[in-house]
Amino acid sequence: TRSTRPQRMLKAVQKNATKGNPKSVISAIDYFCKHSEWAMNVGDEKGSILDSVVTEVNPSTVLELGTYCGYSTVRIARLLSPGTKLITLEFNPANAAVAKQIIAYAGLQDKVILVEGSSGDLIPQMKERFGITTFDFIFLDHWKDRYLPDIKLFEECGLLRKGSVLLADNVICPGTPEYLEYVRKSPRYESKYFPAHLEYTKVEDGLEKSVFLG
Ligand SMILES: COCc1ccccc1-c1cc(O)c2[nH]cnc(=O)c2c1
Ligand SMILES: [Mg+2]
Repeated sequence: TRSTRPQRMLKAVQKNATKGNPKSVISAIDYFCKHSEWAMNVGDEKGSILDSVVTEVNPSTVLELGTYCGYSTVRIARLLSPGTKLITLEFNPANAAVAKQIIAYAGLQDKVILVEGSSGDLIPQMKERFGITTFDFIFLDHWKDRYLPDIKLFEECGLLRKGSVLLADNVICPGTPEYLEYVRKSPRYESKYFPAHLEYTKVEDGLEKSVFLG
């Protein structure tokens, strides 16, 4: 049967990237998306902003919502201090299977805990399953309608501390208006918008960085 786009992306990584070299994996995926098939990775323009925020925060505890094929997982994991792991949640088993192989091809499997399931179910399990007290950095890149309920879940589960940084993709396209209103109006967050474009296109999009004030 016909392969899927994530499977074709994995093939492109195995063909064009160097095993154990995260930078070459990132480049191979970006090349595939620019010249073969568009795919919903955060991409190189927004990815550079993601890199700068991760580097600034230098987190010890990291959560990613929405693994997809592992592109942003690789971008984040390559920047983490030795011994630091990131937890990434993916709802779609087929995507998770591809992501696992792309993360391993980059040589970052020891820095990543990939969990299959829905964020709504898994967020309340973070403390008991992974011994997390609070997250230093959270990247929201899953389903736009889950951004607001999930940030409220983080608060209710006591997973945020003074200074926790949340970075949200796609706040313009596809758009998360209710989430934006919440973080920009709430006195408990200091929010900042980083303008960019929808991955591999000229369509406006951007990242919203929100710091929890406690
Ligand atoms: C399936 O829609 C793909 C699409 C189509 C048009 C515009 C934007 C998107 C898009 C872009 C992204 O970075 C995304 N990131 C995470 N979860 C998404 O659903 C998502 C969707
Ligand atoms: Mg996205």
